[in-house]
Amino acid sequence: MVKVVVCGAAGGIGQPLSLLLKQSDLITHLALYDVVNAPGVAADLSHINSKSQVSGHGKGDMDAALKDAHTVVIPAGVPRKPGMTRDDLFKINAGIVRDLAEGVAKNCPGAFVLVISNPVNSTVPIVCEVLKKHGVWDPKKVFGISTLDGVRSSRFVSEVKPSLDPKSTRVTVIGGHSGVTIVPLLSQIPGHFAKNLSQEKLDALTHRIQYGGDEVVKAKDGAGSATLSMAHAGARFTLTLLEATISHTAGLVESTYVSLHADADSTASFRHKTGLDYFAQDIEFGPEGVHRIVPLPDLSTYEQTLLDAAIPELKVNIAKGASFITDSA
Ligand SMILES: NC(=O)C1=CN([C@@H]2O[C@H](COP(=O)(O)OP(=O)(O)OC[C@H]3O[C@@H](n4cnc5c(N)ncnc54)[C@H](O)[C@@H]3O)[C@@H](O)[C@H]2O)C=CC1
Ligand SMILES: O=C([O-])CC(=O)C(=O)O
Repeated sequence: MVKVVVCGAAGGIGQPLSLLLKQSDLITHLALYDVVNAPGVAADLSHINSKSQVSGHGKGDMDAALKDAHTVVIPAGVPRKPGMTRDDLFKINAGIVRDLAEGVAKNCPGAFVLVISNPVNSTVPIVCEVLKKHGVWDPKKVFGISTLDGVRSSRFVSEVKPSLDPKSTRVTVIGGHSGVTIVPLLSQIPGHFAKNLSQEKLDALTHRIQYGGDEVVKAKDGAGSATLSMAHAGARFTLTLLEATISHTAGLVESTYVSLHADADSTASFRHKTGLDYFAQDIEFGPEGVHRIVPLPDLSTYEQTLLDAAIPELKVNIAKGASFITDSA
């Protein structure tokens, strides 16, 4: 049985994400959990003629939803309104994510946990600290989904240079998932893409990638943040993980925000140099989750400056998430 659980399944991301996951034959049981409307969304999706059985779980039914899950995807929580930062969501979302992680520790301690809820830079350390507290943490199995940064990068790069196909132009995005912590490695795009841009164009493109989320928040004007593009990104990430862990497809790579202890040896000097325990970087998937963290390529001087600016904010975000659990122990 391959049971995938979506927590927050009736929300703006949860519904289209669940729809995309319903298309996959790798999933045999799709469990939808939300504090509102989950049974209705589940009944609707359950009529689609694909392989998976669908179950809906409302408030008070979290344990049954999570029981024996292979993978748990978490888009539960509140989204931003104009004028807010992702960190402003911490107050509400930290507790929601903590409680779901407690549920994972109790009901499916070996599951892969994929965190979408913001602020991702802090919510991933929250999940890890909860699992650590219960003695069931495997750093190779907890991921912050920062895939949307790469999805946007591919699209925005193709708008600057239309001969680049947005589907096949992969952009590695390192750092974290908010503002200055989002560091796109445009120098890695073949054909000297970045070198051929003026500094002004490079600045504008980098800024657009770092603040792509704000573009959507502003356009939705109080009605939330990215949901459809996020569902696309979340489904892509989840299905890639399933390809690696169930079908054992080798060599699959995505940028994602993980504990650097997922590959402690290869990241030792980076951790020592930066003082960071969590970081978004390309990882190669394996049956165990993180097979390896791909070493950072040589950064351009510009990218090194962006990374230097990201590190202090990342440190604050990580400490805030981790201490939310450790200080209350
Ligand atoms: N990682 C990323 O790149 C992105 C992350 N996000 C984040 O995803 C989160 C969700 O965004 P939307 O779907 O737009 O919000 P939404 O408000 O439309 O949906 C959230 C859902 O979570 C549910 N929920 C709340 N508390 C819950 C709990 N304790 N257990 C289970 N479900 C619960 C709500 O009932 C609601 O259905 C936000 O924190 C947002 O900032 C959004 C876009 C991109
Ligand atoms: O901007 C937001 O609040 C939602 C998000 O993380 C994104 O769209 O990248």
